[in-house]
Amino acid sequence: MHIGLIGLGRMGNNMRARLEKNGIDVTGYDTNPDVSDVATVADLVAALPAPRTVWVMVPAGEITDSVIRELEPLLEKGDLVIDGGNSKFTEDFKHSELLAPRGVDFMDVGVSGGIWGLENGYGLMVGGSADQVERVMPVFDALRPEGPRDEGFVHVGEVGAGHYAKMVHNGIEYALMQAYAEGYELLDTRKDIIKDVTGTFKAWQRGTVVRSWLLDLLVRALEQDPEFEHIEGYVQDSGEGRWTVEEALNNAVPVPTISASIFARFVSRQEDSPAMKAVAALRNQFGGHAVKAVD
Ligand SMILES: NC(=O)c1ccc[n+]([C@@H]2O[C@H](COP(=O)([O-])OP(=O)(O)OC[C@H]3O[C@@H](n4cnc5c(N)ncnc54)[C@H](O)[C@@H]3O)[C@@H](O)[C@H]2O)c1
Ligand SMILES: O=C(O)[C@H](O)[C@@H](O)[C@H](O)[C@H](O)COP(=O)(O)O
Repeated sequence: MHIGLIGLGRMGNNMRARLEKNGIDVTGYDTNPDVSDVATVADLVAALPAPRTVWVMVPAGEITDSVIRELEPLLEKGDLVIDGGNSKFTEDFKHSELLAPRGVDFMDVGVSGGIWGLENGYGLMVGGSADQVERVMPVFDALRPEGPRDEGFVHVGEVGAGHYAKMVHNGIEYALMQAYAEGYELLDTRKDIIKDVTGTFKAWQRGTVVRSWLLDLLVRALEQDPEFEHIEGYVQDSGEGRWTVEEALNNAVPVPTISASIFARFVSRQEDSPAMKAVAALRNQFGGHAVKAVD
């Protein structure tokens, strides 16, 4: 099988390598000519056998949207566009409708595994028609981890379902990371009792209830920088956590832990908290309680 891949960054470049290693031919396009196989999107489309499969792996939002809009007039009936980026699931309905009049199919794939996917394989959550899923199964098999297919791949439902599943996956990811991080701070705060913080997490890697890949990665990070001296406590987010909470609100589903973890990231970006200034001021107003003055 031969597919096109647009976006050869941290994800796409490794995915190309894993696909090629597993027998899938890939023509890649990236705006960065150093990594691109062809000069334009049109060249990429021209290089592919019909029916064409083009996997888009660029930053979610405007860039993904512009790439799919650029592809639309170049493709033909029977071709397939796959969005493998972390797009909001509502974008999928829009893109599917954009391509449908030309008879071009659309599929959304939530991809997990980050920069480790080349080695470990990628967890895949797919939204789209059963016919197209079957047609591109060799691509999914090449990307997913070795082992039983249903432990690294799922056809979740129709268009949108793959990215919906990835959104929830990432909401869970936020909350799990936050729980490990809060545990880290508590252990680190009582170094008078806990003589080996890294060693404690390391020991949890086998046998315990809380062992996981995120725990393994935390141990790896602690071994590189035991006190996190070289990293600021400033955490970005690319949208998935917000969308998870948005969905929860729209459907009256309680997600207190996931919500707390996204708000913790917002707090991490504040030098000082306007809200806590207001709380301190109010305590002072009603009870005469002392405030800490700005130097
Ligand atoms: N990094 C991760 O851990 C991870 C994991 C799963 C999914 N994702 C998702 O995968 C997508 C790609 O992520 P990444 O980490 O590889 O990003 P990246 O920033 O490392 O790479 C993006 C690539 O897209 C290229 N690009 C930008 N605009 C383009 C355009 N108009 N046409 C062609 N190429 C263009 C860039 O030059 C770059 O090489 C994103 O949607 C991201 O959310 C990332
Ligand atoms: O499953 C994965 O491989 C990760 O979830 C991956 O998709 C990525 O690292 C997120 O984009 C980070 O998301 P935030 O920027 O929102 O933390």
